[in-house]
Amino acid sequence: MGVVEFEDVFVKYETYTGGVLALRGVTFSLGEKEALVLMGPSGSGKTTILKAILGLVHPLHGLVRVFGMEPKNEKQALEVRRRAGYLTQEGTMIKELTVWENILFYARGRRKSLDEKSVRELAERLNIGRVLDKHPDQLSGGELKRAELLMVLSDSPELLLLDEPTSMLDAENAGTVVEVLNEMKGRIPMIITSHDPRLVELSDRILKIVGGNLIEGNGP
Ligand SMILES: Nc1ncnc2c1ncn2[C@@H]1O[C@H](COP(=O)(O)OP(=O)(O)OP(=O)(O)O)[C@@H](O)[C@H]1O
Repeated sequence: MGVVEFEDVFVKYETYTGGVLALRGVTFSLGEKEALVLMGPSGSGKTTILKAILGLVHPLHGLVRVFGMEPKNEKQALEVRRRAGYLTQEGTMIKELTVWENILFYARGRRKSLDEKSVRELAERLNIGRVLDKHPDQLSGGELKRAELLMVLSDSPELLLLDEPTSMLDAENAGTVVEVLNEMKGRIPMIITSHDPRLVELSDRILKIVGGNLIEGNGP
């Protein structure tokens, strides 16, 4: 059984003009130690797959299973969200708190503990040690991206869902992010949406999605 399993999943967003079918029969599974890169044009359904894993959107048809649970059940979705780390494109930090306070708040809210020393070491490695006491809106786009990633990695997630982890980053900082993820590969299953060739190279498998259809590489 995979950590994540999709069976013939359809997801529809309701809109004033009738709705958008964002996933059209998506089937795949993610193995326990697997790193998967999800590629596809803008609007093809990549983020929707991550949201369906977390129970933030629910299938119109088909089955999503994560850690053996079904995120269409709200209680199970909360447990999936607690155990998975999700890096969003837009960021989730609270602007009234510093980056460090956000990291503590995030772990506490998820009833997780964190090893302060190793989080600070990872911050240095990601080249954001000096911004931990700043507020998120005082950071550059690239610093904020790395701070969000640090937060997501800080409380030992059992599954990583990373939406464009190297976008907004210069080559050097993107290189460090790839290095850090490469070290986690094989220990934490991960799904990364990206077209970054270095992340593609890191991955065990690539899934391509076009217009809500997986067109290559489905199945374990
Ligand atoms: N909340 C929403 N309401 C209505 N339509 C939505 C909503 N969220 C996404 N969509 C539509 O669903 C489709 C899939 O969107 P999704 O965000 O999954 O694409 P994506 O592949 O992640 O795109 P990008 O690479 O630009 O982030 C798109 O047509 C998008 O416009």
